Formats: sequence, structure tokens, C-alpha cells
Amino acid sequence: MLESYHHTTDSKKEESNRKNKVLVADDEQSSRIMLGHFIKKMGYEPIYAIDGEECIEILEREEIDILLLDIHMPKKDGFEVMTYLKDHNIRIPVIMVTASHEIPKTVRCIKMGAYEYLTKPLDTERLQIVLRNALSESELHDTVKQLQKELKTKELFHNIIGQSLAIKQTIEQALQVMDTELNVLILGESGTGKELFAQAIHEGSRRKNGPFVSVNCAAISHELAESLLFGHVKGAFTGANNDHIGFFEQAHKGTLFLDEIGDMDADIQAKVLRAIQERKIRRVGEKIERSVDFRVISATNRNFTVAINNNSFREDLYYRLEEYPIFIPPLRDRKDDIVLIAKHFLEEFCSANNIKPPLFSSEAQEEMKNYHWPGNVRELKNAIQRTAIRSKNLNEIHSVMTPGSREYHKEDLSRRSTNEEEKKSPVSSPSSIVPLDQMERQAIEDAYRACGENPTKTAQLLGIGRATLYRKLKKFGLN
Ligand SMILES: Nc1ncnc2c1ncn2[C@@H]1O[C@H](COP(=O)(O)OP(=O)(O)OP(=O)(O)O)[C@@H](O)[C@H]1O
Repeated sequence: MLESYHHTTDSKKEESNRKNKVLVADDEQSSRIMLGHFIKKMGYEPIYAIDGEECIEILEREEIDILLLDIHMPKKDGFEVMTYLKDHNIRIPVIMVTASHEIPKTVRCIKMGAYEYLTKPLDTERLQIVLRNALSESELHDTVKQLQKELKTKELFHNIIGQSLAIKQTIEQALQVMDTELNVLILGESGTGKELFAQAIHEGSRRKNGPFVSVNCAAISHELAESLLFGHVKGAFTGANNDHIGFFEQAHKGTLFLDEIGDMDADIQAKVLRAIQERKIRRVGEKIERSVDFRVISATNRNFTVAINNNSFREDLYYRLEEYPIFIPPLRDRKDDIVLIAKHFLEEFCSANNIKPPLFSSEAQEEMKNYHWPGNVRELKNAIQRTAIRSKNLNEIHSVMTPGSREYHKEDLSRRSTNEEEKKSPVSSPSSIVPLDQMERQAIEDAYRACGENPTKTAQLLGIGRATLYRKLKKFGLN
């Protein structure tokens, strides 16, 4: 089994090589000083907040590893800070610092997820143990989060093969946006995997249990565009025998994938923009508007700047679609992936056909890397499938049939010569057949004139002897 994308990052602390930050939220200066001193001695970095509000401000802007939280504070107390952490799904270990009479409130904080509590006056030995344990728990939590992310990446992108930096960056972008509701525009040449990415983003989103409706905008005719996209009611136009639900409605609670968006009919663009902005559509022939809950992912291999400049694409619609752009690089710009993807397709094909997969020779690997793959992964897939069929009984593949390969040239030449013959052939019916004698005369005359009536050169180019040429010239009255 080949490896698909595997995300690895070091833990955040290794990345920045920084000290653990401990936020001390306490309104009593003496407590802050004492705790700060102790925290420094343990090798951590103390940060201070004098009330609950300041504590929240710091939590919003800084990455804090542990919070030492006093219960009784002005502005917002410890319980309110805990509520904030819970509401914002911020998971850091919180150690409550509390006076004995505040125990009931502290217990409520523990129930809300605080890690531990310590009573004042503080027992420094216990503080040390609790801080250490809390930190290792925090690190464990980070590791678990990281592993969960890696697992999610593996699951969602299992069919996107690639180890190159370029594809890893694209996957990272997709991971970042999938949880949001932003409209995503996927840019890339034909066959780079735009639809594959669109599906992965849908699968990783909150809409994964809803439909993924894929629409090829280039295939929608001008006349049917409105009805196909927004639906129609029975009797709306001749031939509308039933109510029809359009693509936007079909995508309710899910994702609408508008493929080849650059080819969308100019007349329908204003209506599409409105539907995306208002999240409402109107079926053809109906007065009422319907609310639809969808997210748009669109894709194109076109250059939008050109389309916008020549007014074939609305700029406002473009910006609406492009809330988060993702670019998939062409295969020739991620050469590291080519052999990996080729092996994947070869294995896939051979296992489906119960064949032992051959190996690619180093020559074949170089050949694949050097070719420019204008049709990208789709072209590579086709080339591998053709090659696999031809190489059924081989242990090693020495060439993949591509327009750049030797194999292809051989086939291409024979194909081309046949085509050329066909093109040149003036024979389309018996009446157009020209007698051989006449054709020979024409060929000799043309060559003789083209060579400036030089018999030596003419004979040479026609592949006949000078004597034969003289004879023929005489026969046809050309001398
Ligand atoms: N990284 C990849 N790993 C494995 N298969 C891939 C990869 N990228 C693309 N493919 C495969 O290549 C083919 C083309 O992919 P896809 O249809 O997603 O491309 P596209 O960019 O949407 O093409 P188009 O612009 O022509 O619609 C599909 O069979 C897809 O499964």
C-alpha cells in the first residue's frame, strides 16, 4: 500500500523553543509576586492579570499553557473566566487558587473543567506537583489534538496521493477552511484534482452528512440554465410537465460544487450571485422565494482576470466565490509526486484486474518526471492504464506511453502517417480516381519544376536514376 499524504509537525513548543507560559490571574499583588517568583524558579514564564477582564484579554491574544485562577476577583471573577473558556472552547489546564470559604464555587469550576484547585495559603510543594502534572496533561492534550488532525487528514485525503511540499501546502489550506462556511474557489489546470479536493473539503465540513451536488457549468445550456440551477414548477414553460428541484435546492444542508465556473453563462451570473448572497432562490414560474442553506465550492481552470476584463465574468460574483482561494499546482511543478501517483494507479489497476504489478524501470521513472503532463493527473492515470494493459506479462515497465516517450513516438508516427495519407487522399468516390500514369506524370512534372529543371537533383529526390528520369520526361513530353 502506498503512502498518502501524512502531516507531521513538531509540537508547538519544539517549534518555537519557548518557555511554558503560566498566566497568574489574581487581584492581590502579594500573591502575584509570590506565585511569579515560584513559577520563574520552576523555569516557566509568568504572565500577570489583575482581574478577570484582563485575564480574558490575555487569553485572547496569547498562547497560554496554564492558568492559575483566583476565584474572587474584580470585574469578572474566576467563575466567569471559566464560563468564557467553556463558551469559546478554549482548552487549557486551569488551577483554581481559592480561599477555604470559596470551596462551593470552586467545585462548580471543577465541574466546568478546571484541572485542580489549591487553597490559600499555598503549599509550594503541592503547587509544584500540580503545575508539573497540569503541564504534562496539556502536552498530552496537544499531542492528542495533533494525532487527531493527522488522522483526519489521512481519512479525508486518503485518495489524494502526493508527498511534495506543494501538495502538502494545498492540503493544509483545505484543512484550514473546511470547518468554516467560507465559499472556496479552487484554481488549477484541468485534471489536477480540483473535484477531489472539493469532495474532501465537503467531507471534512459540518455539512458532511448533507448532499454534495456537483454541477458542470460548462455543460449547462443557455436556455436551461435557470431551470436547472433554480428549478421550475409544473407548467412554467412548454415541456415543464412536473415540478423540478434545481441544483441549489438539491444542495440544501450540503455543498454545491460549481465546476468550470468560468464557463457559466453570463446571463445567469447575476441570479447566481443573488442566490449566494441572500441564500434564497425562486423556481422558474413561481412567485415565492425559498430559503436554501448551502455552501459553494467552485472550481476553474480559466484565468479570471481575462474573463473579468472582457466582461464575460462578473467581478462581484468572482469575489463572492473567492472568499478562500486554493491553488492546486500542475503535476509538472510537483515532480516528486509523479512516480508516487503512477505507482498508485498501477497498483490500483493491477489489483482490480488480478495482475501482479510490474515495476517501473529507472528509465521509465525519469521519462515520467521529464514529461510536462498537460492533462495532469488525469493524463497520467490514462497513460498508466494503457501501459498496464500492454505490460501484463512483464516484470518491469521501461516506458510509459505518453507524447514524450519513445513508445508514443513509434505509435504516433504510424498513426500520423495514416492520418496524413487519409488527409491527402483525393479519392472519395470512383469518379475521383486518377489513373496511375497521370499521377506519375504530375509527380514528375512537379518535381522537375520545383528543382529548377535540374535532372540530377530531380532524379535524386524522386529516388530514380537519371536515365529513367530522361526516359519519363521524354514519354510525358516534359523535356
Ligand atoms: N493527487 C491525486 N492523487 C490521486 N488521484 C488524483 C489526484 N489528483 C487527481 N486525481 C485523479 O485524477 C482525475 C482528475 O481529477 P479531478 O476530476 O478531480 O480533476 P479536475 O481538476 O477537477 O479536472 P477538470 O478541471 O478537468 O474538471 C480523477 O480520476 C482523480 O481521481
